[in-house]
Amino acid sequence: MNTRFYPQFKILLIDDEVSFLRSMSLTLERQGYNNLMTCSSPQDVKNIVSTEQVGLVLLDLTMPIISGQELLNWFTEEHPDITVIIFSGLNQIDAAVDCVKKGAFDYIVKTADQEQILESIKRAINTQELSLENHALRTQLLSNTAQKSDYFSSIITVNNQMYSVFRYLESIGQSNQPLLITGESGVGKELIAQATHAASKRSGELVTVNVAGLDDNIFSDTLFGHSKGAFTGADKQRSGLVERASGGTLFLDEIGDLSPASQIKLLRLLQEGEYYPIGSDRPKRIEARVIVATHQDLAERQSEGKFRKDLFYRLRTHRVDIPPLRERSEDIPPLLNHFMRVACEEMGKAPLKIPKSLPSRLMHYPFPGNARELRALVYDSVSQTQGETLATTPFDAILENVSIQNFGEEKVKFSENQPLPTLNQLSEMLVNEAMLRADRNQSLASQMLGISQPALSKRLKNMKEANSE
Ligand SMILES: Nc1ncnc2c1ncn2[C@@H]1O[C@H](COP(=O)(O)OP(=O)(O)OP(=O)(O)O)[C@@H](O)[C@H]1O
Repeated sequence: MNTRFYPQFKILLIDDEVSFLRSMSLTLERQGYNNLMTCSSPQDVKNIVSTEQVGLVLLDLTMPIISGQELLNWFTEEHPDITVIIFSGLNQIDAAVDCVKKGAFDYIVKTADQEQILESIKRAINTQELSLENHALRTQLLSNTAQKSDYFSSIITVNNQMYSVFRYLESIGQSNQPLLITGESGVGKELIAQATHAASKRSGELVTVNVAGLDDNIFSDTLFGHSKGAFTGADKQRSGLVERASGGTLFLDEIGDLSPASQIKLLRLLQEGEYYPIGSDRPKRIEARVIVATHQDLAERQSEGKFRKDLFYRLRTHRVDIPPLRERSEDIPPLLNHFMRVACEEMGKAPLKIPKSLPSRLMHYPFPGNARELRALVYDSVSQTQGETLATTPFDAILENVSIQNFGEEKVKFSENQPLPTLNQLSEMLVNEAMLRADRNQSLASQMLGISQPALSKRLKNMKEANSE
């Protein structure tokens, strides 16, 4: 079995008291922190830091030869990117204030209760993770490489905004923080989740759960599992999908529809990193990265009181919004080609020719169902095609109404201070605009105008005659 180390960086425990190092290591390991290193000779610290990727230091204040104070000074000057928590046997306010002023993250008395100690360590790990991610993000964005890496090769796009999304996702790929993916239905959120899982380089599985419509009991049972006898019919213990995703990614789709009771459980899972299988009073630790997606506006759901504010804020740390296809219409031709090839392969046909005017015609269609709608249309037309060229019947059916639809949605406004154009003038303006958009292709322009091609040709002739008079 693969052992996954958590956190990604080393936690270095420094104390001359070996018994304290041992008991602290045990406590941390029990909490799931297994990327640990101990050091009982302060003179070795500099050597360790130069060879290991240390992110958090738990430092004893009173030690012989080199004091904790001295080491703290060295860390803040030489390694300000490493988070340091001071441990001390003495509860001295002055010393605590002094250490925090010098840059320590926290000052903890060794005899403090365990919960307080663990809480501080958890906060420090969180802060360190975010600062590492910010650093990676900055480097990635500044490198400004517009290509997409192999992780995103299944996502067809030529759009710059999508490339920025990939760069962002790659930089936070190995983060343990949750990721929120938003965007209209069919824009490719699930594909993005799959690519992000690949970019995380986690060896575990990507486990997908659609949480829409799951009542709270089913949600808990599906995710957390149950112990034997937890409820009628639970005749044996069953682990949940959180466990199955260990070392990998748990992808919760349609998170905007999660029931209020399940929202509380998800928040606890993300905040505490723990969950209880149904019927068990022994918490388990989540060892998966969580990705959630929704086509809903979570900010709006939150302001309507349908989505918990604390959960919303917890999920927002890392987020990407995938633009709808109509806002990146340059992606329509390559997607058309891609879906045609995949469909042909699946249906055992040789790749088909795409009619020349089809891509540009489709670029005028708003695609309310986004890439999923385009995919379905292409599959439909590939299955209808008899010859070598892709049949356009399924496309013609949706494109027929394009001009009428757009006209109905957008309000045409005229300035109040100017006289209205006459119907003849308006129709002339429309014809000119359609010919411009269609690159003077009459059959395309006639479709935009909702008239036949001979009717358009006649109008154009009349307009020419009228204008030459
Ligand atoms: N850029 C793309 N490249 C290739 N295929 C894509 C792309 N975008 C979407 N698809 C395909 O379109 C279909 C819908 O994508 P997906 O299921 O990822 O959308 P979604 O945003 O998760 O939708 P929903 O909100 O309804 O769950 C899938 O078959 C997917 O493979």
